[in-house]
Amino acid sequence: MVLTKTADDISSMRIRGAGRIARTAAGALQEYGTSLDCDTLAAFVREMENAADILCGTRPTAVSLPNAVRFVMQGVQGSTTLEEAQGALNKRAVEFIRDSLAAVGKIAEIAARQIPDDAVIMTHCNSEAAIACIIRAHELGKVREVYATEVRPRNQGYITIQMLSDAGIPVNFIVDSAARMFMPKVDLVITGTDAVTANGAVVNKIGTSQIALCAHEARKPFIVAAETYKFAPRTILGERIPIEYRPIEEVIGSERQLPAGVVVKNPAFDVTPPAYVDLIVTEIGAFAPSYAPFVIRDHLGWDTSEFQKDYAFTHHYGE
Ligand SMILES: O=P(O)(O)OC[C@H]1O[C@H](OP(=O)(O)O)[C@H](O)[C@@H]1O
Repeated sequence: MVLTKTADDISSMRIRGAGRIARTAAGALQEYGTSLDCDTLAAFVREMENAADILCGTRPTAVSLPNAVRFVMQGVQGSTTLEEAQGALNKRAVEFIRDSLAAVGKIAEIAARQIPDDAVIMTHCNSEAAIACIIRAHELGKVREVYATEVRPRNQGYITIQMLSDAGIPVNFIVDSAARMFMPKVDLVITGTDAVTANGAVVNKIGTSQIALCAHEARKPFIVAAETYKFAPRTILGERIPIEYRPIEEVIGSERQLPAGVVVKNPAFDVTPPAYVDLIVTEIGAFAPSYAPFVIRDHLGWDTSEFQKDYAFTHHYGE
């Protein structure tokens, strides 16, 4: 069944990257809804809510996932007939996917303006938004070279260097622990994000906060490329973004042995405090992290009454 397969692809990281996960979830909801043979609106909504729960349960950290699901499901839940719900599902899924792709292009355009001539850029993990910014700056003739980290344990750095190399950008590939050593050679750091909290903290691939700390120490700008659906509304209430811990086999591999009793920890993400973030570039503009609550209220449209609703654990789809 397509839904179970998509859920499995996301949790196993065959489909990964916060934006891609969000678009895939929107597309999967649409496909699943089209395949349903329900006689009543209530049955359709129930099936769709169940599907939404399955998708939202795949990976806990990237808020793009529940934000995308919420956007699509609002059309389903707000309909008064079955036909209206089916139409709204299709319309909203298509709209989300289209706007998500367009947002990456806009972010790249805005961020490229922030990048100085002859820039040496460091990036971490594999973010389509961050890479789009670097490639756009390269098209404008502004990029000298990039330092791309390996990104243990899943090694997404290899995907990044392939994408940058394919675009004709000179790349230095370094292990994660070499970031501080090379920071003096770098003009700025740019990464993506899985979630931006209401106070402007950036949740991104494990190791990001160390790189931001090094950038801060070396007085190098730390820029985050973030579509607005990466902002986490419910953090305004003080809710925390859960950090995903992944299987320990990702870290130790099968060829390594550890003494009995050793605890292996494999957090996939960390939190960079707003004090270490210079600029967040979104499709609606570039701003300081302190502007995050206004994005949530004014752009994502979460007003105070929405926050006060008594949400059940499931079916709220918004962080
Ligand atoms: O949405 P885009 O910019 O592509 O990626 C944003 C972030 O999503 C990724 O998470 P993972 O590799 O799925 O764990 C990385 O942490 C990356 O920085």
